[in-house]
Order: sequence, then C-alpha cells, then structure tokens
Amino acid sequence: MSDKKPFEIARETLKQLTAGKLLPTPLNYQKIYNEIAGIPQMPQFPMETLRDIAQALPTKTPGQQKQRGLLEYAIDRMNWDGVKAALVAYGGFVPPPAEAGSGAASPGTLPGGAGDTTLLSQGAPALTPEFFKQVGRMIEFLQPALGNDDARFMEQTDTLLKAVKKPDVDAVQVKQLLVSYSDRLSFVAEDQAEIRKTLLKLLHLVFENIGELSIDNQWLSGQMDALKAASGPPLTLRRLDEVERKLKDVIFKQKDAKGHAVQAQEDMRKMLATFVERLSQITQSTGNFHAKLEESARLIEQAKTITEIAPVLKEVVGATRDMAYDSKVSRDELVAMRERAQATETEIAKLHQELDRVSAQSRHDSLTGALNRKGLDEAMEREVSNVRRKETPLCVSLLDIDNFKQLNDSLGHAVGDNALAHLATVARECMRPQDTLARYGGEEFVILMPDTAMEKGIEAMTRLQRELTKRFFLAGEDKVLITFSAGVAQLATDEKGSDAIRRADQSMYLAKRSGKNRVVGS
Ligand SMILES: Nc1nc2c(ncn2[C@@H]2O[C@H](COP(=O)(O)OP(=O)(O)OP(=O)(O)O)[C@@H](O)[C@H]2O)c(=O)[nH]1
Repeated sequence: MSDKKPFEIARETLKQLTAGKLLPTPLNYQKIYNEIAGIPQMPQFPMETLRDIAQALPTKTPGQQKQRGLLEYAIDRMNWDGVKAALVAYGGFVPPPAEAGSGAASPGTLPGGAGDTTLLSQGAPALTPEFFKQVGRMIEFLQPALGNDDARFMEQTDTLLKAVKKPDVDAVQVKQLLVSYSDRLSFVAEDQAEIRKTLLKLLHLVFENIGELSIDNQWLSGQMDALKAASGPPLTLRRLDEVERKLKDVIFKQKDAKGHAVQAQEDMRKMLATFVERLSQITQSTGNFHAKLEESARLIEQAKTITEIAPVLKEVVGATRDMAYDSKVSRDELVAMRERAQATETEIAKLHQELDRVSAQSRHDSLTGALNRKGLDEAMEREVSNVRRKETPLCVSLLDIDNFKQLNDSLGHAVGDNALAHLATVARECMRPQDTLARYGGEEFVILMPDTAMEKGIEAMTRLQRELTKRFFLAGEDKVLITFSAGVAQLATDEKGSDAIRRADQSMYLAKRSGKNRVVGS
C-alpha cells in the first residue's frame, strides 16, 4: 500500500494515462490508480456477460421491467452495488400465478409509476418507453396520409402523441386514447380512400373530355382551374363531388355549344358562297343583257322597214324579261340569306347568353329557386357580420336527402328534380322568413338560422323533417316519402362561416352513418 495521499495518486494516475497515451476510461484509470496506490488489482468488470444476463431476464411485470432497466443502468456504470440492488429487487417481482396471462393492466403504469405490480399478458412485448416511442413514430408517419381536414381527429392525434411521449407514460390512459383514436381513424381512412377514388374519377373525366374543349380556350382554362381548386387543400369528398358535378355540367353544355356554333359557322360559310355565286351570276347576266341591247340598237339603226325591227324588239323584250327574272331570283335569294344570317346571329347571341349564364352563375339555383353557392357565400357573409355586430347566435345546418340516387334510379331524373324542388318549397314554407335556404350541391341544402342557438337549430330541423313526412311528394299518383339527414353547427366566436358549414357537414355524415333520417348537432 503506498503512503502517497489520494490526490497525489490521482495526479500521478492522470500523468501516466497521458504519458502512456491511454484512453481515459474508468477501467484504465482504476488500473493505474491501483498500481500507484499499491492496491491489489480487482478482476475486470464483466460488462458484456452482465449485459447478456440482463437481456435474458424476463420482464413480465412492470416491476421486473423497472428493475431490469435499473440493472442495465448499473452495468453501464460498472456499479456493483447498483447491480446487486437491482437483482435483489428484481427477485421480489414474481408474477402471481393465478393472474398470469390475464393481460389486466390495472393500474398499468410504466416502471416507476404507481401499480408496478400489474401483470401483462404472457409473451406480450414489454410496455417500455421504447415500445411507446415506436407507437408514437407510427402515428406520426401515418398522419400525412390521413390529411388534416378532420379537426377532431387532429386533436385526438395530438393528445395521443403527447401521452406516448411523456417520460412516465400512463399505459391505461394511452390505451383509452388509442381506442377512441382508432375508432375515428377508421372513418378518416375510409374518407381518404373515397377521396382518392373520386379524385381519380375526376381526372379521367377531364382527360376524356379535353379533346372536345377546343371551341374556346376559356372553357379549357376554366376546367383546369376547377381541377386545381379541387385538388388543393383541404381536399374533402364534398368539394370533389361538387366539382365533379360542375365539370359534368360544363362539359355537357360545352359540347352542346360547340355543336351549335359549328352548325352556325357552316351556315354562314354556305351563305357567303351563295352570295358570291349570285353576285357573279348577276354581273354576268347584266353583261349579257348589255351586249344584247347594244346588238339590238345596231340592228334597229340598220333596219329599213318596220318588219325588220319587229324580231329585234321581241329579242329585246325577252332579254329584258330574263334580266328582270334573274334580278328577282337573286334579290329573293339575298333576302332569304339575310333572314337566315339574322336568325343565326340571334342563335349565336342566345348561345353566348347561355354560356354566360353557366360561367357567371347567378345567385339563384334555377331548379329549386334556393340560393346557389355564390348567393350562399354572400348571405353567409351578411349573417356572420350580423352575429359579430349584435352578438346573437347563428345556426348553420347542412341537410342531404337520403337515398336520392335510388329515387332517381327508380323514378327517373326528372322526378328527382321535382323532389328537390318539393323539398325546397316545404323548407321555405316551414322555416322562418329570416332563415336562408341555399342549394349547396346536388341533393344538399344549407339553411342559415339567425338568432338561433344550437338546441333551437336542431329543433327547427327536426320540425322540417316532420313536415316533410306530412307533406308527401307526389310522383304522378304515387306518394313518395322524402327524408333527409342533417348536421347542425352553431357559429363559434371568430369561426369562419365556411368552417361552421364544414362542421355541420361532418355531423351530417355522422347522421348518415348512424342510420339516416336524423339530425345531429356538432
Ligand atoms: N334528379 C337530380 N338528381 C341529382 C341532382 N344532383 C345530383 N343528383 C343525384 O343525386 C344522387 C346522390 O347520390 P348519392 O350521393 O349516392 O347519395 P344518396 O343516394 O342520397 O345516398 P345517401 O346520401 O347515403 O342517403 C346522385 O345519383 C346524383 O346523380 C339533380 O339536380 N337532379
């Protein structure tokens, strides 16, 4: 044993470490220290062997998990006391045989939390922080594929991620969060799949028709704009549906317009050709007539008797009659041409008006008389500013007719159209005068209810449902019951009108999913 003081031994140890260019590891330090101090060398710390042992220890209870973690920590620091304490404590956590394999997780906290004695199912992976980290990574990777349109789902994802990232994860809380997360996930994933399908259908529709869009480039750019708008965020089924309908409408009208315009052009071309032909005929017959007159004048001058003049006169009268006839025919044809040109002009003007109507879109839907999307945007702006000014509630409802496709398929599209008009009529008569009815899409309507809080809004929509069951829609002699599903949202402070509609829409989907013909508040 050296009689050097500990600090001298330490200084000497450091010098030798440096001189010997040895790595300053605890092992090297201890070896040189022991040499200088004259302490017998301890056997080397069997780190790898101990790690193997730790790895082999089962972790069937949170208590075992905790002690194995502490053991690994002690091994890393070559702390024999820590190794001993962890092994002794580990031995105290034996799973009670009766509960083995039950998987009961009560209270189910991670090592270090309350309830370390909880039993996990046999052979289940340990609920280590690493396990939760992997769950968190999976949720994060999944997120971009699911979009961020569903605010509730985003909120659930955030809460779950925070819970799994906590240093002292509460397994029971995570389990509950995971249950509601996966419930919602099933809806969101279904929506995403449907969105992709609809988007593809839309693209095909545009590509199929792009060749037809040559009459006016504005149509083409309009189509592309609509497609761009549809594919931009937030991508919802509702928006895609609406653009699909719009594109179909535009494509149909554009084809129609193209047919008319091509026909009109052809008529014009024919008229011009006839006009030019007639003009040259007139010039030619005028020339012939003049030549004939000159010849007749010469014959009259040379004539010596009246008998010689008579045939010449007959010729002149004939030529004049022919000339007059040609002129009349040409004039009649020109008048007819002018009339046809005027008719074509009127038709083209009408066509332009029709195109203007389609593209400019007025504020009302021509089928139901309800406001259209443009009209709704304006009405919503007005109502939202009223809400801000007067601090009164505004309820927004989105209703969608149930099984409308079936109605169309069985009774025909025209009857479907009448059913839409019927619903709009009943809604207008049943709602208050200050309420606004707008057609939001094919068979969807939005109703704005000023000065109305949530409860009353739901009541109003339920009343409309009852009214519809009383006032049957008549398809010829047949009474047809029309029902709808509706979502109702009350505009929140600082919320945009479009966001309230989106919430109402989500509730409407819930109403559909839970059996239709019902009203759900958001
Ligand atoms: N007659 C008519 N039908 C329309 C109009 N606009 C959209 N539609 C049709 O409305 C139908 C809507 O069908 P879906 O979206 O499947 O909805 P649904 O059959 O009502 O089913 P649910 O919403 O689940 O009750 C489609 O067949 C559209 O063609 C329109 O202006 N007139």
